[in-house]
Amino acid sequence: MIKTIGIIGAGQMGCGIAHVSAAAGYKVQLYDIAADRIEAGLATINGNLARQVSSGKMSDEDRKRALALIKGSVDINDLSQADLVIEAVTEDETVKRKIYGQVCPVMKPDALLATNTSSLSITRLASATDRPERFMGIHFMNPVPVMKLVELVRGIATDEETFRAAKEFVAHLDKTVTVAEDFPAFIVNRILLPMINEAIYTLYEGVGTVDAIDTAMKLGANHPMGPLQLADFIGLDTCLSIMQVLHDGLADSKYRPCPLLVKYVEAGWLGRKSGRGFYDYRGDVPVPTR
Ligand SMILES: CC(=O)CC(=O)SCCNC(=O)CCNC(=O)[C@H](O)C(C)(C)COP(=O)(O)OP(=O)(O)OC[C@H]1O[C@@H](n2cnc3c(N)ncnc32)[C@H](O)[C@@H]1OP(=O)(O)O
Ligand SMILES: NC(=O)C1=CN([C@@H]2O[C@H](COP(=O)(O)OP(=O)(O)OC[C@H]3O[C@@H](n4cnc5c(N)ncnc54)[C@H](OP(=O)(O)O)[C@@H]3O)[C@@H](O)[C@H]2O)C=CC1
Repeated sequence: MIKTIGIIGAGQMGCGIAHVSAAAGYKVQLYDIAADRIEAGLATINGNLARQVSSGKMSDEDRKRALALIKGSVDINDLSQADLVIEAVTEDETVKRKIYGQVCPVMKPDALLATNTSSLSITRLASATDRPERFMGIHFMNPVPVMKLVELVRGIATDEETFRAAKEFVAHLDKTVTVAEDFPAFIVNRILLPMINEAIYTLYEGVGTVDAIDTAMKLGANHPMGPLQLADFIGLDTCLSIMQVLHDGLADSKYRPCPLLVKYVEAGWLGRKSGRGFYDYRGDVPVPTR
């Protein structure tokens, strides 16, 4: 029976997962290496819960109850009571493997471990844990409190009991499950990221400006955000990592990351989270950088 959720990484996804888990009544232990990340993360969660209160989706009592269920920590030993640990650190296989080496000895032997990876092989990540049969992908979408979908991905060793528990957990969050096989970037990102990468090529080749490309896709294809705005929202480092996984994993040149995406990441222009990407967010309104 899952009662306590451990979350590794207090970035945008870790905080979103903490938010929806606590709102559904789970106890949440949110871990990050940096204390300021935890502090900022808890403030973001509170802000997003407050938005749900002001739009009438949640009572203020429930906001307070949810917030009280979340404990932040920079000590990995605090994950020892979790029944399910969800890893949501940077999309980098080396970083994730290192974390599994640290968290597995701390976890209860029968606890489940999941990754929120956007693209990496679940089977390969599982091999860096002491519990491949109790390891799988639980892939939330951003922003977690709003998006209804969660992709579930089994590795070669994931057992049925783990899959069933993950499905029940997601249903309890009032989200819809889709099952994807363990192929690079699964379903959503296999389709979405090449579209975003193509939008960046469209910018790189001078076919349109940032504003023209985003307006075209918002008004011409009814997308809620333009592809460059969405890239900034996801994080350009994450977008690049996903394209690299697609390119390496499927060995097809159609997945070649756009050199302009590489350049933005090399500049540290990672999108909304770093204050600048295809838009500059440092003023009152976002301003296109091209
Ligand atoms: C990379 C991966 O591995 C996979 C992925 O996640 S790919 C990315 C998938 N996500 C998308 O494609 C998102 C596309 N964008 C959208 O759907 C919409 O623009 C959006 C839902 C994000 C915002 O919608 P909007 O109508 O412009 O904004 P707005 O009216 O201000 O907000 C609608 C609701 O979203 C919530 N919201 C908006 N941004 C939010 C955020 N960053 N965090 C939490 N909640 C947020 C608001 O609280 C609001 O709910 P309330 O009415 O209860 O307050
Ligand atoms: N962004 C998106 O739209 C989506 C992302 N994902 C996936 O979710 C995961 C997280 O992405 P996202 O939240 O956007 O990324 P962020 O960059 O917002 O957050 C990552 C967090 O992990 C922390 N971190 C890095 N290394 C460690 C470590 N060794 N121990 C503990 N914490 C660590 C980072 O801290 P610091 O900054 O100090 O390094 C940061 O707080 C990735 O796997 C990504 O692919 C899945 C769905 C959607």
